[in-house]
Amino acid sequence: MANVNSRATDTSVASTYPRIGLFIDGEWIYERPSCYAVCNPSDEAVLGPVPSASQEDLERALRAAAKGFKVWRDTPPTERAKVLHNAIALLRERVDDIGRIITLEQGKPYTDGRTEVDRACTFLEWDAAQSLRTYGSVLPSEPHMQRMVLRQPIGPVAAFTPWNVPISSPSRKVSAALAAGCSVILKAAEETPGAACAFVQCLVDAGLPPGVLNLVFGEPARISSTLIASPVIRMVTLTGSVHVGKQLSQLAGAAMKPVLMELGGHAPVLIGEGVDAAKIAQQAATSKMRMAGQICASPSRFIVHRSVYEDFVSAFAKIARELRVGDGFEPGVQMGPVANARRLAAVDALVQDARTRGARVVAGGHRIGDRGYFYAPTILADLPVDADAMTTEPFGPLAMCVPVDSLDEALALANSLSVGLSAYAFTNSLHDAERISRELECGVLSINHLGSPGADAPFGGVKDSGIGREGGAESLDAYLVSKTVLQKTARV
Ligand SMILES: NC(=O)C1=CN([C@@H]2O[C@H](COP(=O)(O)OP(=O)(O)OC[C@H]3O[C@@H](n4cnc5c(N)ncnc54)[C@H](O)[C@@H]3O)[C@@H](O)[C@H]2O)C=CC1
Ligand SMILES: O=Cc1ccc(S(=O)(=O)O)cc1
Repeated sequence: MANVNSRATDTSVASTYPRIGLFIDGEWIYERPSCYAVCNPSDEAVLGPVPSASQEDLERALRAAAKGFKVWRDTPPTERAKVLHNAIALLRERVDDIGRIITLEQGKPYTDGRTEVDRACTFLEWDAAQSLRTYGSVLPSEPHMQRMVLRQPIGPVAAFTPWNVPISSPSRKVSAALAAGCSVILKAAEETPGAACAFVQCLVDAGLPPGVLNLVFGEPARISSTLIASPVIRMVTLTGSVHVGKQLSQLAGAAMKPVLMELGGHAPVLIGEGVDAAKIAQQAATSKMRMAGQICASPSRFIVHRSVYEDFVSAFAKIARELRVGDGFEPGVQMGPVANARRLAAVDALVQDARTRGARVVAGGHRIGDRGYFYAPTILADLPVDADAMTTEPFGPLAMCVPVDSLDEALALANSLSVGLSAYAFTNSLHDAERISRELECGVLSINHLGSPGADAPFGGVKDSGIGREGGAESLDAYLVSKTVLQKTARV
């Protein structure tokens, strides 16, 4: 059975937590009258205060970003790329410390925290290379006329990042913005500020000029409304919930600013007939419970052909029950806590709703212990399709299994929600794989595995899951604008 293991953590790893500051115009600011507390989700201990930005701080950050933009847009792309490469070297050098900060404030196993730092580096690496390829074009023209399209940085960016991936998401956005020549005001999650501070420090130590990257924390709604309304900000990007994504998109629309929104999902996993159900169950348990299910690409709705359904459900449940749950610093722990009491309550509410509607709870279904936000890896089977857990992104260690009799039925159920981010399918039929690729409404589809794209492929959603793409050949597109220049070359 899943259990919270003893708290015999390695104290040499889980040592002190850094001081959290705002970073504005090249200066760290630690003292502010209003502060938040950062908590360790594994034991609910307070790690330290987070200063909350005042209106004057936000105004200063805006002035700094405007000034920083002028400096950075005129910095040669090769110099910009060099700064990003320096930052990668520093992140790699500091991976032990940053991984420790991530586990302290977010709860994920220490190895996962370190892996996330590595992922952050891959975005910087990719975008540094892309910064050298922001090619414009020369259009065919008559004599004495030159027609060109220049690709220019859009301007200062307001970037909002979540607590579940506290360094890779800031890296995704900041690396692309900086590579394109933009300055940034980053509002990182108040729940996990330490990783964002460490990331900013690496870029500063790498040689980023003052004002180009600014970091703020505070009241999220006040910060977003102030920044988005300011004429300084020219583009808005968020990774977060659909609800907040719609709010920020409305603010941006009112101010005529483009958005890049990477929002929630509720990923379907279509499992066809004739597959090895036990083998897929093993992959499913590992992938589902990674980061305690708190990731937008997490496989959630297992839509399984009836012929392999019982084999799949029983294997999945058995593996889930055996997972080691506990403090992320404890060796061998496979799953940490959920992020906060809010998530614990939300996950439990989905389970209780499913229970009352007749679902089978084949693994978990309860909190573990009374200190720390641990929830048992939970597998629900035979839910009605309108159960809350089938329609609301669980963002927790919770998987739903339902049987179907045909691919038609599977596709209809998979496409029945307003979100469409990641999706997965297991099939030995080329015909079905082709149809699924064509008909499944999603931004990313993985067939016969549960992996997600890295820096070199576009990531993002359809429908309510977002607008635009991060990564891939188009990774800088959202941060660039085309300027058409029509130039007569005859003397005037
Ligand atoms: N796509 C993703 O990576 C994420 C998705 N979510 C989704 O959001 C749901 C709720 O998450 P919670 O943390 O409980 O709540 P939440 O949606 O209130 O907060 C999530 C984050 O958004 C920020 N935020 C909230 N309101 C904002 C505003 N008006 N302007 C700017 N930033 C704002 C907060 O600072 C926080 O870091 C989850 O169940 C999950 O479905 C949450 C985090 C990440
Ligand atoms: O949970 C959503 C999520 C997770 C990771 C990333 S990133 O690719 O590391 O930026 C984005 C969104």
